[in-house]
Amino acid sequence: MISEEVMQLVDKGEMLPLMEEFYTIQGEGYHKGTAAYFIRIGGCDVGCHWCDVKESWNAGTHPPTDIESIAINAAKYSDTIVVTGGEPLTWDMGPLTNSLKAKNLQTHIETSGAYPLSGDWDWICLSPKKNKLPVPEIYPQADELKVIVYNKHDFVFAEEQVAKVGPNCILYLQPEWSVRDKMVPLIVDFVMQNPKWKVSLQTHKYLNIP
Ligand SMILES: C[S@@+](CC[C@H](N)C(=O)[O-])C[C@H]1O[C@@H](n2cnc3c(N)ncnc32)[C@H](O)[C@@H]1O
Ligand SMILES: Nc1nc2[nH]cc(C(=O)O)c2c(=O)[nH]1
Ligand code: SF4
Ligand SMILES: [Mg+2]
Repeated sequence: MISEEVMQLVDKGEMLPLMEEFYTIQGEGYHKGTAAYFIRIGGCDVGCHWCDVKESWNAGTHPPTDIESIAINAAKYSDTIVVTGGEPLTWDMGPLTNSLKAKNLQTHIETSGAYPLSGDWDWICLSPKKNKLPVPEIYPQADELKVIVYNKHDFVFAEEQVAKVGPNCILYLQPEWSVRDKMVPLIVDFVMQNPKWKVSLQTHKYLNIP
């Protein structure tokens, strides 16, 4: 049983349901290849059928954890912290990012944008999902747009999404892992025809690292 007091701290973002944390190499998108410490926060109701971390969805299975201790620990490993999930914007990210910034750490987020933006971010990776679209005000804040390609319609979806981001946003198409052999050739053709897009691969899965 989680006490009323802990629930209130989670509501305020002073405690967060921590699923796991690990020091690794950012595998995806603009910062791929860069060492970073990952903080994976539980809780997501977006429901992507191909999600590669479904164990994250139920916040109740991940212990509410004090954000200051998360930040103190993260600072031991890296200057660059990637907050992911689950859907981190389920929660108020203000206290966690304030604590990370107070330690001079770079704050990056991986988000579907399904909930309003909270927190102070140096890099926002927006990965929109058809079943729960991003809130409109998040699009101009995105530093990179990373659309997952599971089928051909996702190219249409990707072009719809690009109309909403800012002019400097970097555009990525990333194959859904289970269909990568089928979709990679289509992504390669699409990017050559539409060179404003770039290819992103989940390079950590090829490297067999977390
Ligand atoms: C697990 S999600 C967590 C953050 C947030 N909920 C989101 O979806 O952006 C982290 C990143 O992995 C991507 N992703 C999840 N499952 C994937 C899969 N099976 N293949 C390729 N990318 C995937 C997501 O689109 C997102 O960019
Ligand atoms: N190495 C590595 N890079 C990643 N980039 C985004 C990830 C995520 O799950 O959010 C991820 C991840 O889980 N591992
Ligand atoms: S939004 Fe992210 S964490 Fe949630 S189901 Fe989709 S990929 Fe998984
Ligand atoms: Mg991942």
